[in-house]
Amino acid sequence: MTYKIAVSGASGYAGGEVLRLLAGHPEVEIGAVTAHSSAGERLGSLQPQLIPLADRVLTETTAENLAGHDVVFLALPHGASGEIAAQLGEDTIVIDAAADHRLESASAWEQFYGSAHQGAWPYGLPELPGQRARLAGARRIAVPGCYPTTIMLGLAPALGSGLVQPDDIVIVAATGTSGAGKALKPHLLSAEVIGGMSPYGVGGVHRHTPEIEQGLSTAAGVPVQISFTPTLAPMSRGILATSTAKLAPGTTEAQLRDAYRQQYDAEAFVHLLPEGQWPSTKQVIGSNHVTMQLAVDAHAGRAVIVSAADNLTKGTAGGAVQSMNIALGLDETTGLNLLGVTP
Ligand SMILES: NC(=O)C1=CN([C@@H]2O[C@H](COP(=O)(O)OP(=O)(O)OC[C@H]3O[C@@H](n4cnc5c(N)ncnc54)[C@H](OP(=O)(O)O)[C@@H]3O)[C@@H](O)[C@H]2O)C=CC1
Ligand SMILES: CC(=O)N[C@@H](CCC(=O)OP(=O)(O)O)C(=O)O
Repeated sequence: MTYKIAVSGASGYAGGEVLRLLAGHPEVEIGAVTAHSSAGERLGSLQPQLIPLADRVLTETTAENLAGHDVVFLALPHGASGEIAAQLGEDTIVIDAAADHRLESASAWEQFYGSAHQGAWPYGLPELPGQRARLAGARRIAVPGCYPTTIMLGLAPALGSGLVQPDDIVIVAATGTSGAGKALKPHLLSAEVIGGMSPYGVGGVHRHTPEIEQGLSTAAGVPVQISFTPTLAPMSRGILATSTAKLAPGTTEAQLRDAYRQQYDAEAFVHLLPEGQWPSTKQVIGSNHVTMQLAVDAHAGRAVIVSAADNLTKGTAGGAVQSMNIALGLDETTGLNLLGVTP
């Protein structure tokens, strides 16, 4: 069977990446490609890498244009995404890359997003304990944020096994600038970004904080509290997250490694690297893979976990396609058999 897919936000970074992956997916046919200010333009003029789709014309993002598809991917700013999602029928699977339906807590949503909570959908991170079963047959899927994907996968086994303490976790992560989307922003001009690194969202205010705590609390079975500091790196794609957590008394590195192997050995896309080998964004760029490595810092009594992912692939579009595959009952890896682009 071939599934008919619509992609809204097709002029943006996330929508473009969804289309790049779907162009190589054997079970789908691409239907409507929709946008906002660029409706009416050729897709190829905005996404020149999408060569086989270059002559498609972008249409307005309306419920009418998105009707009649088996699956609709939404890659729009949050708010706009929730609005159009509410108009789509249950006959269509909706996979939303925006944040609108990620958080279960209405108060956390209101605090970090400042608008009315729309409710939570099944969360598209199958490698987190319990999530894969919720995605099978799902009609609505909330795609995780790119930092949450990279960070939660890095910390979940340590927390789930009780080998680190849930209330002393510090995360510093660097991201490429595509994480901020295509719209012009002064702090992302090349003169500001090239040749330097800078923090942003400092002091526990980044909106991914409650999302990371939500997923990790489920993994740990107890409330998890984090301190998260994002930084901007002079690269277009990629996230490198360094997470450290206070070790539970007596924890050894061998025990930690066992916990990671147990959770990830059977996973196609999540990898604890061989000892001595460390993650780098270049290993994963353009792929749906997440790589990680850990060490015990005996001096500080902390576990140190470094994880890497491509914010646009596993961090958005690849994770979204993986979740679609699960929802449709396809092999989870279909269309995602891509390795990192390096050097
Ligand atoms: N970039 C990333 O790494 C990640 C992004 N996401 C999420 O994915 C979504 C898209 O992000 P990204 O692709 O980076 O953003 P971009 O700014 O690159 O693209 C935004 C897209 O949304 C369209 N759009 C803008 N405003 C509206 C509106 N009011 N109504 C309908 N469509 C609109 C734009 O159309 P046009 O250009 O025609 O105006 C464009 O196609 C966001 O919710 C983002 O948070 C999630 C994880 C990671
Ligand atoms: C560089 C940069 O600005 N990155 C974005 C990451 C966006 C993302 O993952 O997406 P959601 O907005 O869908 O949660 C940020 O920090 O907000």
